[in-house]
Amino acid sequence: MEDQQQDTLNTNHQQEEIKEKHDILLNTFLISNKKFRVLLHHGSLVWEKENSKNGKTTVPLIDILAVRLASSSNRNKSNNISSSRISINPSVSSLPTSAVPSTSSDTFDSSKNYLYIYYAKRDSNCQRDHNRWRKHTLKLYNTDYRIIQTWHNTLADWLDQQKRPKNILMFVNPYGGKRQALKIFEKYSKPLFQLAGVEISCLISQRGNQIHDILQNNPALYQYDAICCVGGDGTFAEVFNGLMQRTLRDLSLDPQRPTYLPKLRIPIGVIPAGSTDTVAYCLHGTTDVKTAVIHIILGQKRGLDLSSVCNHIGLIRLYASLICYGYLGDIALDSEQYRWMGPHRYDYSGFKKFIANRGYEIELAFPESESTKTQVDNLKTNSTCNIGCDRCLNQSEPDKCEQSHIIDYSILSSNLSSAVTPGTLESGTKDHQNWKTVRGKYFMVAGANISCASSRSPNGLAPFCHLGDGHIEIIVIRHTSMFNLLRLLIRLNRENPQLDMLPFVEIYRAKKFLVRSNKTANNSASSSDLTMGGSRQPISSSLSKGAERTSQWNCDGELVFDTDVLISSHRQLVDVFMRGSYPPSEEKKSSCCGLCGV
Ligand SMILES: Nc1ncnc2c1ncn2[C@@H]1O[C@H](COP(=O)(O)OP(=O)(O)OP(=O)(O)O)[C@@H](O)[C@H]1O
Repeated sequence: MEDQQQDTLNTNHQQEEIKEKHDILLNTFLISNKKFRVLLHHGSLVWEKENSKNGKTTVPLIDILAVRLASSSNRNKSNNISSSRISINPSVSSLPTSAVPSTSSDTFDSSKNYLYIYYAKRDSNCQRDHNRWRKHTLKLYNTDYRIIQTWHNTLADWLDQQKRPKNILMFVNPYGGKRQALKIFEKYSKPLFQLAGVEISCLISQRGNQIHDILQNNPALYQYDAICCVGGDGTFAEVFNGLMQRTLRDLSLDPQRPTYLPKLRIPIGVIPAGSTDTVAYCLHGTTDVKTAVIHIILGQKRGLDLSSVCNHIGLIRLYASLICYGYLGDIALDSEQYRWMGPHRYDYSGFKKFIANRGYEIELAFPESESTKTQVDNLKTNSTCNIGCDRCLNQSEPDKCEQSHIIDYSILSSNLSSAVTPGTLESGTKDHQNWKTVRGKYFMVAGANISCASSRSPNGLAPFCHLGDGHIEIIVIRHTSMFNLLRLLIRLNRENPQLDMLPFVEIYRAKKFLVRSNKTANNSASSSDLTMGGSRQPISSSLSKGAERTSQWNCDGELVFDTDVLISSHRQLVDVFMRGSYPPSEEKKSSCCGLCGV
């Protein structure tokens, strides 16, 4: 939070400096053989046709990706596109090391005095995807080379002063999604990073959990400005879980049973290449690859909540999108054997597990004060989490942010069922709050850390869940008639599921909640095997017959068999590169044909 505040202050300060120093840089240039007045003013670049009041274009300097001189590619370091380094660790994988040729729009006319300004702009008029960002090029010509150089130096100096990531450790998961991650990196990500002069050290994972292991042992980790991954939600989860283990160790905190979770020191970027890409969609409002890359290059960050899953022994793992027990947990286990089907494996397993679901006996408890249904109703009026979200950016409560990083294991030893009067949990816990208990036979219980929106379900399972407000939305679906469950299934497959409209669905908000399955004792998997410090359980290696008798937690695509767990949200535990999604505009002015998604 402090870093974010500092970043904002720095950006404001730098924009002020630009205002003072260059208030005003104004010259006439030729753009496509027409005379334009170009102005650098108040942190923005503005150009308009001479003798015309129409057609003025404004680009904030914070959206400039790169600036290059055409006439002397050796005069300035930022001219040299091929200086970008793509270094490969041969012990892990190999990538073609040749520099990627620049795209046609990057081609210089080196005989003339041209200045190329590359900037990012959102395609707000694109009906198909209004959150999509694209690179654009402004090519300025002036006969006086000194003018070109002054503009170049001013913009290049400004870019140099920005706190943007210049040295990134990139993990590529070639296994997830449609197995296109390498192609996505080569074709769409690398050229943009090279254009912006970002150095990338790229590692291709060769097995599950390798990224987690590398992050724990890499001695040069802190030399990087950012860690990025090309993959799905599971790959992102490996990155932040690995980073957390590393941070705990570096701070001499107990990695098995930490009493608090420190904020991760290195920001993370997510380039979508998985099956669902929920996290990328929630950050940017799209799973468009170039948009994700552009936001990494522009370097704007926001704090993202992470939720911890703990048992009585310690911390099992952290998750960023969703944890669920019952129906979606069953699908996670079953669908892994059909990975060859791609995303359709979820439909197939979903149908199987829907028919087989007989309900699971579960008890849930959460602090009453912060978990009323009314709060969820109120939250709806506060709307969804978009760009500049007040709820997440609320800077007035930094202490609460820190407080939420504490894990109170003593809550786990409180007896949920026997020594407790129905409806409340004994006030033996350290936070001295009244806890509400819910128990019964459930089709599914889920804890959403974010809205879980995706291109398939643009509003998500928990549309009013925020990225950085330190709350989890608990979705409780009672086991009911087949007819009702069919209604649920239809809604789950809708663009806007609106689960709260169903009478057998309850939604609560809380900072933490406690879960116990009555059949925990029957479960064949030992909880002590599953702590973060010990072996974690990727789905593929944990198919177990015994697990059919109960369900299991699907935690960001990883299985957790322990059902006696405490789940807590930790506010803005990690910074991620993002600006947030834009709500759909009321009026669609454009004539976009919807086919422009390239
Ligand atoms: N080379 C590899 N071989 C096998 N598994 C890998 C490899 N690299 C990473 N993994 C594992 O692949 C799993 C799936 O990756 P990921 O979650 O990114 O894709 P996905 O499941 O298709 O996408 P999503 O989670 O968005 O639905 C992760 O749990 C990760 O640990």
